[in-house]
Amino acid sequence: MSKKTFEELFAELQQKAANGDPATSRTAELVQSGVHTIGKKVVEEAAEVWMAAEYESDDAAAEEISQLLYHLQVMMIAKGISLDDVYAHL
Ligand SMILES: N=c1c2ncn([C@@H]3O[C@H](COP(=O)(O)OP(=O)(O)OP(=O)(O)O)[C@@H](O)[C@H]3O)c2ncn1[C@@H]1O[C@H](COP(=O)(O)O)[C@@H](O)[C@H]1O
Repeated sequence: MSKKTFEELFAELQQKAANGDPATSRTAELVQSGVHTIGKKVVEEAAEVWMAAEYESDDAAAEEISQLLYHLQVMMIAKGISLDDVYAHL
């Protein structure tokens, strides 16, 4: 299992969005597709978090939560929203 922090993933995804090949990087592909496509993935993953939390194991829920966090970060990058922009509201 790979381990990285929220901040480390965000830095990696910024690099992928800037320099990644959409043919090999899911992040570059999603950012190129745009906010509408990313938004649909955010909603899909949010629903999967809910279903897993209610009906599946904690490990399955954690995996779905990681996928939601990934797609939220991709949305932030597509919109040019920084971690500090979000942290300012926490
Ligand atoms: N953490 C993630 C991550 N979480 C989720 N996903 C993507 O989200 C998908 C999970 O959603 P689904 O189960 O809905 O998959 P799916 O139905 O096949 O997706 P669709 O193509 O149908 O939209 C995975 O198949 C990945 O494509 C991720 N893709 C990449 N990362 C990390 O992001 C970094 C950069 O990745 P690349 O941009 O691909 O190089 C690496 O560290 C990766 O580990």
